[in-house]
Parts: sequence; structure tokens; C-alpha cells
Amino acid sequence: MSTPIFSLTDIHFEYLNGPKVLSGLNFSLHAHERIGIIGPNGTGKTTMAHILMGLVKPSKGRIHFHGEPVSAERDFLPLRQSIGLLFQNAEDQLIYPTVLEDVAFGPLNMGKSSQEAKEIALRVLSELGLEGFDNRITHRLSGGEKKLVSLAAVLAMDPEALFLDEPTNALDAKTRAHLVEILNSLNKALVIISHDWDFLAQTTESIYSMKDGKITLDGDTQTHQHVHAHSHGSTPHVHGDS
Ligand SMILES: Nc1ncnc2c1ncn2[C@@H]1O[C@H](COP(=O)(O)OP(=O)(O)OP(=O)(O)O)[C@@H](O)[C@H]1O
Repeated sequence: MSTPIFSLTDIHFEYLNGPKVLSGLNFSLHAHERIGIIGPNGTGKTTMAHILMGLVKPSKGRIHFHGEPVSAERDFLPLRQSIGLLFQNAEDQLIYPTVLEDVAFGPLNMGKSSQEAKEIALRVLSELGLEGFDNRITHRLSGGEKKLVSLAAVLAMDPEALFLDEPTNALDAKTRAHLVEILNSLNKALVIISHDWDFLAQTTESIYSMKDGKITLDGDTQTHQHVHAHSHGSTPHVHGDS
């Protein structure tokens, strides 16, 4: 099989004075894969996303990006530009006073001129149906609007993969349906953490469950439920669940 975009191998993690969260987690994402992750509250799904992005350090384990080991802070910079993390809380993503500044931040940070960054931001906002939002005050947006603006900020960096942490939180049915359309129109590898099984069935091809600090991709039916939704929107078919 081809080299994955990223892989997490035998990741262990526990918070200081907190629970042991991950114990031997393995996970990888290849180009064009669309994977959903489902699992009870507090099983470590968000922690896994933060470990991948270098926001918290695992106590043990290896991270690879296109086959290269990632450990020092500088190694994470290209990874963070290529894998767009949509934070569970939009407030963690949106830090500027206006929507335009928030969405233009990524391209500016990647070396685009302010004019180019502005054009990219306006184009992405328009693609997400957010025309006219550029001068809105970010902290006054509704929860659903913040979520879409966060997604715009991630897409403005044109990442090769998206890692979305509970993207349907705060979305009404219409916006949720809009998000399904947006995600299905993107030609990008993606991982979506969600409690919303129907949403995952509509947007991903495989759904894995996280349990006991692990996701095992190959055949461990004790900890791993592998589901193929043969086409987006079809009823998921469960494999390997004993
Ligand atoms: N900074 C922290 N310090 C101590 N414990 C933490 C910290 N952040 C998270 N935890 C704990 O670690 C565990 C895993 O949290 P995490 O947010 O990764 O779970 P999750 O699977 O994403 O949950 P949910 O589905 O509720 O979003 C939880 O028990 C949580 O309370």
C-alpha cells in the first residue's frame, strides 16, 4: 500500500493528574481516504487529533507525515499546513476580530501577500455560501456560523487532508445538510470525529470506533468496528464486528 499522509503508531498518552487516555493507538490516513471515528465521550478522540497536530506530546509512540518521523516542533509546521484541523470549539480556531482576518490568517501565514490572502478568503467564504460575512465580527456570529467560518479558515490553507472534530455540533438541520454537500464536493482525504452516525455515513467511507484507548485498523474485532458505506449516503455495512 502507498505511504500514508500521516500515521500514528503505538501512541500512549495520559494527562498530568488525569486519566490514561490512549494506550497503544494505531491510526493512519491515506490519500483519498474518508474515515469517520465514533466513540463514547472521553475516549480520547480529541486528544488523538491534538497529538497528531503536535499540540500535546504523547508519552510514547511515533508520528509520521508522508513517511517521515515527526517529533520536534519544527517538524510539525509542514504537517499543520497540510492537515487542516477543525477544532471542536470554534472559539479555539477563530481568534481575530473579523471573519476576513480569521480566514485570511492561514494563507498569510503560508507566505501569500495580503491581497492574495484576501482573495483566497473571499473565494472560500463564497464557496461555503458565506458571501458578505467578511466584515462580520467573529465573536458575534451564531454557533453554526462560527463553525462554517472555522471550516473556511481551514479550507483557505488548501490542506491535502482535513481532520474535523465534531463538525456538526451547533448545526441546525439545514446547515448540517449544507456541510454534507460541502464535504462531499471536496476531493480531499478526511477524518471526521462525530457522534452523529448518519452524518458519518453520508460523508465517509469507513467508520471506526474508538474504545479502551485504541483504534485498530486491521482485524481486531475486540476494539474495532469497521464499516463501509459503499457510496456517500448509503446505509453503512458493518464488517468485522463480532
Ligand atoms: N487538559 C486535560 N487535563 C486533564 N484531563 C483531560 C484534559 N483534556 C481532556 N482530558 C480528559 O481526557 C479524556 C479524553 O478527552 P477527549 O476530549 O480526548 O475525549 P473525546 O473522546 O474527544 O470526548 P468527547 O466525545 O466528549 O468530545 C477525558 O476523560 C477528558 O476529561
